[in-house]
Amino acid sequence: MQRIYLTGFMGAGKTTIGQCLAKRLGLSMIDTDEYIEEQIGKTIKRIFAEEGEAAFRQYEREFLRALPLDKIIVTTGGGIVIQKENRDWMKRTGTVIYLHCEFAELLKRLEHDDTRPLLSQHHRQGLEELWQQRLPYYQEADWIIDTTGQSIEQIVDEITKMIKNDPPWKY
Ligand SMILES: Nc1ncnc2c1ncn2[C@@H]1O[C@H](COP(=O)(O)OP(=O)(O)OP(=O)(O)O)[C@@H](O)[C@H]1O
Ligand SMILES: O=C(O)C1=C[C@@H](O)[C@@H](O)[C@H](O)C1
Ligand SMILES: [Mg+2]
Repeated sequence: MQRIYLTGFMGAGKTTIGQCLAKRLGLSMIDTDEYIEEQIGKTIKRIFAEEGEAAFRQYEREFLRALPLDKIIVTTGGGIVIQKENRDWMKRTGTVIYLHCEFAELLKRLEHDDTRPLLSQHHRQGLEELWQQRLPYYQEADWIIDTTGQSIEQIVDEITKMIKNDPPWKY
């Protein structure tokens, strides 16, 4: 399979960048968070509240493997990398691009968000610890893009160039 997976912490821009990239390259895009919400028929917020985080992680593992289509852009949930099976699966089935962003800027981007349960569960320090803990997992990616201080347009340009120079598939 020849997918492009976008990974990164909450607010890294995976969903936003993935949508622009898909349009630019004429590819389909699937967001794992949205796919889980559709399949289960509940928002992520409700899944966390009613079934707990462990149930959500189980869905994440299951649906990552069940995604339809091969040559697609897959934008992932911020915590998909915490399960080793998911990191291995993504590497085996595509190219993994990590969208890095400094923590202070992530917080600014998410200031007014109330859809991400982990944001309300953690204070600043706890969230920063979570970000630190996950960094080594994100850094296992094939490509790393630093999005700090970059506009969405600039990031999409950079990734498009990388893909055109070294396509994960033969055009
Ligand atoms: N480079 C950027 N510059 C400014 N704002 C950005 C940038 N990237 C993303 N944002 C903004 O940050 C917010 C979160 O972006 P987005 O939903 O794409 O993040 P995500 O990585 O998909 O997060 P999650 O893991 O929670 O799904 C959005 O309001 C988006 O417009
Ligand atoms: O960072 C995380 O663990 C999460 C990020 C979101 O994309 C959602 O997958 C959910 O809110 C959990
Ligand atoms: Mg997202």
